[in-house]
Amino acid sequence: MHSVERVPGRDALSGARRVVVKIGSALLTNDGRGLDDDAIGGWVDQIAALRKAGVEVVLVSSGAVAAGMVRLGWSARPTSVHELQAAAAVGQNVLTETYENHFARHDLLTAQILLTHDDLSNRKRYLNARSALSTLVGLGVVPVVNENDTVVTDEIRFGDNDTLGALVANLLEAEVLVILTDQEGLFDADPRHNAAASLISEGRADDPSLAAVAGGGGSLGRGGMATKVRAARLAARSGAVTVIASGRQPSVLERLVGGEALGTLLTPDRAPIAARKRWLAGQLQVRGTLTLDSGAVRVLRGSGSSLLPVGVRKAEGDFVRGDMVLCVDEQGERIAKGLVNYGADDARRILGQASGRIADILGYMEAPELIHRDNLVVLS
Ligand SMILES: Nc1ncnc2c1ncn2[C@@H]1O[C@H](COP(=O)(O)OP(=O)(O)O)[C@@H](O)[C@H]1O
Ligand SMILES: N[C@@H](CCC(=O)OP(=O)(O)O)C(=O)O
Repeated sequence: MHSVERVPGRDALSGARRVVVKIGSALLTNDGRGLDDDAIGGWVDQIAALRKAGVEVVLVSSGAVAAGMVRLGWSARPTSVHELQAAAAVGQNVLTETYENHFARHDLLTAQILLTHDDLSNRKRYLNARSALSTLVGLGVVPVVNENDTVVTDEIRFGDNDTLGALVANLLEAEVLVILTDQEGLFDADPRHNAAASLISEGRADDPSLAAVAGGGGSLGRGGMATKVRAARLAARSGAVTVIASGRQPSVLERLVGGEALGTLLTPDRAPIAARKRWLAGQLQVRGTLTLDSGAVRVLRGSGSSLLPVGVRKAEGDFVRGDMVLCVDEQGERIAKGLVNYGADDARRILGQASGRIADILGYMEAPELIHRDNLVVLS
């Protein structure tokens, strides 16, 4: 019997297995005077406590441009793209070093991951980023993610790290995205300009009225609340809840995971598995077709298993690893769609074979399955 998943609420925080924490520029920098080392040490202590409690944490940290400006002796934020990229390149080193030193106090390793839009929209790179990040967290390493500012151009920029945080939450199927900023959460008006503004403690991520109250950011940060609300909507696609909270609240992360109602909670309208499958089914172009034998059709439909090469008769199309392919039965009826682990040529070479033979045939093995069940949607 399939269990019915509940749509998550604040309880997702106390039961979380994997959490993405985003720390914004507004918090990380001392009024633009470089990184706030003490504050960073405090968040690292909290993340280390979560790791000790068995929660996997991926950090998305801004601050490269601000740190680079200080190291280069620049007092004003440059306006030219090349200078911003130069500042980010210098500052990213400072950022990495700062995190590494603080995590070392807890005997934790960090890894620097710089991502661009292409890395998450190109299917092959998406799967590669996903397996590298999952491997790192599985090894107990805390990945520190930022946008690869030095190589991005305006058209493909995330710009704000809120969006990047949400996409990382989708990528890793984190249950929770915590966005730490310089305000207690989302208010019904920008509290910097309206002293009477009050905190919204809970809402639905897709509620259009939230976008209306969320304004732009301060001079250091970029997106303001508007990008945070949008990030919550993106995170909800894979069923994650988002909390927007103040990074200045003492022990904010531990208190949130402990169940305390801090900040603004924005909830998805679907449970994680249903949300992810809907997202997979909806967004991708189909690049090829796999014809399954009757045994494979039965296990896909019956038990939601992964698709192994042994149950595939034919592979048509010119797809690469990470592309979406359609699975049909021998009569051509549509059975499932999913992200394929092998490109068309290699897939054709392993059809009908036991997974244990993949390495012998191809000289490498990416995965034992042709499509992993997490990346597969059975069509009804
Ligand atoms: N409705 C709102 N509630 C809270 N803050 C808001 C709202 N609208 C706009 N803001 C502004 O968003 C800022 C936080 O965003 P930003 O400066 O981009 O920070 P970060 O660098 O952490 O992403 C707040 O300082 C606040 O002035
Ligand atoms: N990638 C940039 C950060 C972008 C940024 O400031 O984002 P945000 O913290 O969301 O306002 C940097 O490291 O300077």
